[in-house]
Parts: sequence; structure tokens; C-alpha cells
Amino acid sequence: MSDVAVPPAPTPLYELRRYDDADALADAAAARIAELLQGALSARGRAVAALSGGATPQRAYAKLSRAKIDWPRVSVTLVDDLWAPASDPRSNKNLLDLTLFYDGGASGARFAPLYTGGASVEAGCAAAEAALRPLARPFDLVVLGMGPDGHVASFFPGGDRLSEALDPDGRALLTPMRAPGLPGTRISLTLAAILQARRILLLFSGRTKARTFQRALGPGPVEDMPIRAILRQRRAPVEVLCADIDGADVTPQPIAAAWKAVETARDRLAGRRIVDLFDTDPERFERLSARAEDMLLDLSKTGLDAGALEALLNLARAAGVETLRDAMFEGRPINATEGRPVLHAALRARPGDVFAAEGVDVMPEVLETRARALDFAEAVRSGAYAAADGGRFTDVVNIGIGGSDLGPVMAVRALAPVHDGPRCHFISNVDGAHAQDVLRTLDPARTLVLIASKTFTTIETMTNADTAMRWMKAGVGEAAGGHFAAISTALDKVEAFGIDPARAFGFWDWVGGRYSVWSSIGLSLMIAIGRADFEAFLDGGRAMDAHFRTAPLDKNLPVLLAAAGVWHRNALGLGSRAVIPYDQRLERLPAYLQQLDMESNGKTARLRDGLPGETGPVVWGEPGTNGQHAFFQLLHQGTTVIPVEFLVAATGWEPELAHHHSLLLANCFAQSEALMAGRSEQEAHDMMIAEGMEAAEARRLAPHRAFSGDRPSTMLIYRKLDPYTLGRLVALYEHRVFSEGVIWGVNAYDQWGVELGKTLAKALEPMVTGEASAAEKDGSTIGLIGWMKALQSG
Ligand SMILES: O=P(O)(O)OC[C@H]1O[C@](O)(CO)[C@@H](O)[C@@H]1O
Repeated sequence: MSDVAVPPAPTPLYELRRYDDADALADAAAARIAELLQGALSARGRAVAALSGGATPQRAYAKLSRAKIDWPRVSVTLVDDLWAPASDPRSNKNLLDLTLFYDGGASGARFAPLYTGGASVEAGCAAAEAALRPLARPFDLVVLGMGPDGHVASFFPGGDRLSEALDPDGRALLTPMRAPGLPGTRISLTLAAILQARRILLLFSGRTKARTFQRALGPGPVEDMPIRAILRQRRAPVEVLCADIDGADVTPQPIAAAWKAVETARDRLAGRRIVDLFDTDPERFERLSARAEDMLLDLSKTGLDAGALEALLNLARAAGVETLRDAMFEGRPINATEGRPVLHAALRARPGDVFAAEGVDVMPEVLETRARALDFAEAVRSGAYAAADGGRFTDVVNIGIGGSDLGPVMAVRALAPVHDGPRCHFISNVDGAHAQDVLRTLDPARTLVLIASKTFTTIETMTNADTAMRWMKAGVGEAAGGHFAAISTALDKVEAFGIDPARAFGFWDWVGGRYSVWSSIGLSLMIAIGRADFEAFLDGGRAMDAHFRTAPLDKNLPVLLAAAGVWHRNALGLGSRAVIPYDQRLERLPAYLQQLDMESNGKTARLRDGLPGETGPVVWGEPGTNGQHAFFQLLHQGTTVIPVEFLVAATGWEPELAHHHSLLLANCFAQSEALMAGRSEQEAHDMMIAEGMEAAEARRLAPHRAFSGDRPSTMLIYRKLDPYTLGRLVALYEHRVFSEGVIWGVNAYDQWGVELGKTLAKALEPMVTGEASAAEKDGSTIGLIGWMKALQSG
């Protein structure tokens, strides 16, 4: 395998350098600052540095002041300052005057003050910002110290403008800041301004600060320890220079340490019932739910609390979810066992979006192929592309399996309300019953057959394709070829099969089969719902991509769903998850997700550092309310706890049947409540007594009618299952599977586990037909083939 196929390791969030004592640290920091300034001067002819106050940095500035740098081309400002003139001994400008600028030091450097005078800090802030703005594009260097409470700049825990100041995407460069116990008012660069830096140096020394730093590496809100905002970001590279840390472990947090914090949270929460967590935190629902547009994901009916969730998000960070996510969207070969990029997101992109596979722009081909497929779909829908006899196609049969079947099947069914094209049918199984049962209901003269196969070698699909071709030839004779179209990455094989290249639609090896519904593989869906609705479906996927790429992890739906998944699988050791859409039209979603999830993450071999232990769980499900009358018994009272993922739309498509929908919603909410709340034996007993039952009989039956409760579930609720929402849903699950795969360290994009069975089936076929001997096989296989033959001949 080429070097390029190696996926990026989770990059450490910062570089760390330790020094023996504060003096050595000051020497090293002064040298590094000088080096960075010099580099900026050589590259751009000017240099801009923002410097913090504090005991550790000030020793470095004293040494820096004599550095041989072309100081007149250097601009210096402060990261933060007291809102007071430089004559105030507590001001940071005063500190620079006594160190960097002392006795003509840094001679000729330009200084941009934060304190500009003025009637109020608010007014002065605006003036300082106007002066600073031309300099801060970006800072070449920001030097930070750290307080024993974990503050940096003037981001003091409890500060009055802390959340604005810590908004990484805020527009302001400066903010006033007041905090309880803090003398005076301060003015500070915002986090957004600091993160514009080309480089951040963080300096600290001493055991107390080392402990602070260690705590900051652990889980917990940024607001409690604002240094976390620097340590958890990946926008600006950070170098940490520290001394006198007395053996404290301040190395970047590895997965093991992050996992320890999850275990600690699990142990802390052991024995706490989910239902009781609502009593201790009245804002639990707000804290443990997140939204993307109208789509809301609620995790509050799981056993997580905010601390446990934060620990899981730290685990995701430590495992590199953000780095690998970015690498995926950048088209780097993260599918390292096959040496391929993973770019299904490009399939739902719009003109102007940028996607490149290892540097090669894929968008022209994606858009061109999409346009051809949609034009063909529209032509079939309108009758412009007609059957051999000139009539319209009334039926379309998609022949494919796995990803070449499940996506279209699921989506065509889900979008029935906007299905206004020809009827769609699907043949996947090599079992002749499938082809027979579908084809026997159809008129070949009115039927268009789509052969969908990424490889165009899959035995099931090629066998069914041959059968369909024979059926078609018997029906329409030599015109049969015109009733076929194909979708594949192997267009040469399509042509060899006899399908006109004009009706062959390609896709690319950077799309996994189970991620391909957005491509030409969705041709049956395009024909069913037409261009506008298919594009809305793509737009939904694209919107979820944007959300996944930009939302902070604690608001990021795919990452939150992954966090719940890892909690249940690894922290609680639960081996399966049920996906229960309260949406009849999502009846094929569980089957679709089985492939998406289990073919992606059902793996033992690791690609990179990941959480050891269990990986992908068993995924299964059926729509509610039907499931309630089948397997919910076990969900409520079985000895195995199975986390449930509910999905439901707030409104249905049938206004005249709104009362059905109210019942559907009520049942969905009721099931999640019942799983959580349960019913104690005492309650069951009292209920039966109230119904007039004898006391002895009530006691006997109480254990049978009790529900343990405390069974976790998540809920995804959205306005309506339209094409846009279906697109969001599918992309949400794709990115959830990706995030879990990264945490486990598996490659979610290969599927070697399906190969062995395929190879053996090829070898077994002649043994089954009697053309080859099975004598070399294992005893069971020999016995089974023997009995099969006996049955066939008897
Ligand atoms: O589209 P193809 O190449 O026919 O493959 C069908 C399916 O077979 C698999 O390769 C393995 O079962 C799936 O990943 C894929 O979706």
C-alpha cells in the first residue's frame, strides 16, 4: 500500500516542550518568539504579536527585549489589559514597559494599546478595535499565560461577557470583561481574535499551574476553565512551553485517558435512575438535546448526564473525529485498507462546492453524471424515453443488492407521498423466487429494468440481470436492450453486458455501495419522484454535511448520536440497538441501517488508535406501532437491556387522518416514557388491588406486571418526512456511523468480511450441482450436500 493511503493519525491538539526551571523556560520562550517574529518578517516584511501579562511571560519578555530583530517592522499589542492607563502598576502595558520596552528594549517596535482612554470601557473598546483591526489579519503570534483557575486572556470563569468572548465565530476582536472578585474592568481579545493567530504560545510554570492544566485536559465545560477553548480547538496551532511541573503528566490527552474519564462518569452515575436525573437537573432536556433546523435529538432519556456526555465528546476529540472528518471532506484517503478517499458528500454537493479526491476536482464529473441521470429519469417520466412500442414505461425494476438496493428501496418507500413517476420494484435476492414474484406481475412491454451494481460482478445481481434479460427478450424480442439501463463504476462491463453506453450511468470508487443512494444508484428514486424532489433529498444531505462540519460537538447531531452509541456499547456493554421509526414509510430504514452500520463498523481489526474492546453493535428494528405488538415485550421486561432509537415526524402527510398521527405520536412518546419510568412491583400490586383483585393474587402477579424501567432510548423528532428531511436523516446516520468508527479505530469504509462467503459460494456451486466432488469439505458441509441430494432425488 502506498504511503499516501495512510490516514492521518489524530493529530495532537498541541505541541509540548518541558524545561527544567522557569529561567530555562524564559530563555526558550524568548528564543521562540524571536524566531517566529523573524520568520514573519522574512515571509511578509512585517510581524504582529499579541502578548499577555503574567509572571511566566514577563521573564521571557525581559530576555526578548535585546533580541536582534528589525523591531521597527514589528507591531506589538496586548492580549488583554486592565482598563487603566499604563501608569497603573497592575496594567499589562506597565509590565511591557518594565520588560520588553525597558531601557530602549525592542527599540522602534510599534505598540497598539488596548487602553485608549474614553468615557467608558465600551466606548474605548470600539476605538481600540478600530486601531487593532488592520493589524490582526492574522496575528503572527499570540502569547498566552494561564491563571491557576484556568483563565487565559481575560476569560475569567464567571466573567460577565464570557460566553460572547468564547464564541470562536464571534465578529468582535475585543470585549470588555468584568468578573466577580476581579479588581477593575478589563479589556481582552476575544477567542475568535486569538484563534486567528498563525501560532499560539502558551507559557506556564510551577506545580499548581501544572495541576490546573491537567484538570483542563479532562472533561468539563469550557466556561469553567477557559484554557480549554485553546486546548480543544484545531484552528490555530498551539505550542505549550512549561517548566517546574514536578512530574505532572501534561501530554496531549490520549484515548486511554479520555476513556478513563468516561468510565469515571459511568461509575459516578451507577445506580442513578434515568428518571431521577430529571429531578436533580430541571434543565436536563435542554442540556441533553440538540437541534439542527427543525430536527431535534433528545438524549435526556439515556443514563447520560452533562458530565458524562462531555467525557464522551472528549473521547471523540481524542480519537480524532474532527481531524478525520476534515480529512474525509478534503478527499484524503481515509479508507486506508483500499487506499481511497471517502467522498459520498460530493454526491449531494451543488455547483460551486469544492470536493477533490486526493487533489483532483471531482465536481465536474459528479454534476455532469447527475445531470445525465436526472435528464434520463425525466425522459422516462414524461415518456420522451419510451418503450419499444412507443408507449410509456409504467414500471421500473431495479436489480441490485446491498447498497445497490437498500438505499433506493428505503427511499422510494419513504417518499411515497411524492412518488408520481412509474411504479418501482426491486429484485435483490439470488433466490429465483424474488425475480419470479416481481416479474410475473409485470408486462415487459411497459417495463424498464435498471441493473445497479458498483462492481457489475456481484453474482446475485448478474444472475438476476440475465434472468430479466431473458424475460424481456421473450416479451419484446430484439428491442429488449432498449428496456435496460445500468448504473456502475465498471462501465466497460456494462457495455459488455449489452447495455447502450447512452443509458449507462457511472459513479466512482470513492463511494461505498452503502453510501451510494445519492449517486446514479438512486436512478429508480429519481424516476419515482422526479428532479425537484430528488434535488431536495440531496439538499437535505448537504445541509447535514454542513451541520456535521461546523456545529460544535456538543450541538452536533451525528456526534451526539455516536456518543450515545459508544456509551451504550462500551460503557454499559449493551450489544444491540433497536431503531424504531414511528413512521410506516420508514419501514425499510432499519434494514438500510443494518447495512450502513454493521457493514461499516462490524469489525475487529483496527486501523489506528481507537477505543479497544467492543465495536459495532447488532442493529435491528421495525416500525412502531407494529413492533409494540411483537418484540416490545422483551424491550420492556426482557433480561437484556436494548437501547432504542425512536424516530418520529411531528406531522403526517394525511391531514384528513390527523387523528391517526396523534395516536402514533402518543404511542411513540409513551413507549420511551415507559422504558424509562417503568412500574414497580408495589405500583403493580396497588393497581391490581384498586381494580378489585384479591390481595394474594395481586402479590402473585405483581412481579409479572412490574417493569424495571431505566431502559435508555433516544428520540429524533422532525417536522415531516419530506425529501429534504429524508436526506438529512440518511446523512445524519452516515456521519454517526463514521464518528463511531473513528472512536473505535476501525475503517468504516471497507467490507472484507463479506468476501470469504462469496469465494466459498463460488467453489460450492459445482458441488451443489454435482459437477464437482465435495469430498474435501468439512463433515457438516459434506453431510448437508448429501442430504440435499437425497431430497432432490427423492
Ligand atoms: O454494487 P455491487 O458491486 O453489486 O455490490 C453490492 C453490495 O455487495 C457488497 O459489496 C458486499 O455485500 C456491498 O458492500 C455492496 O453494497
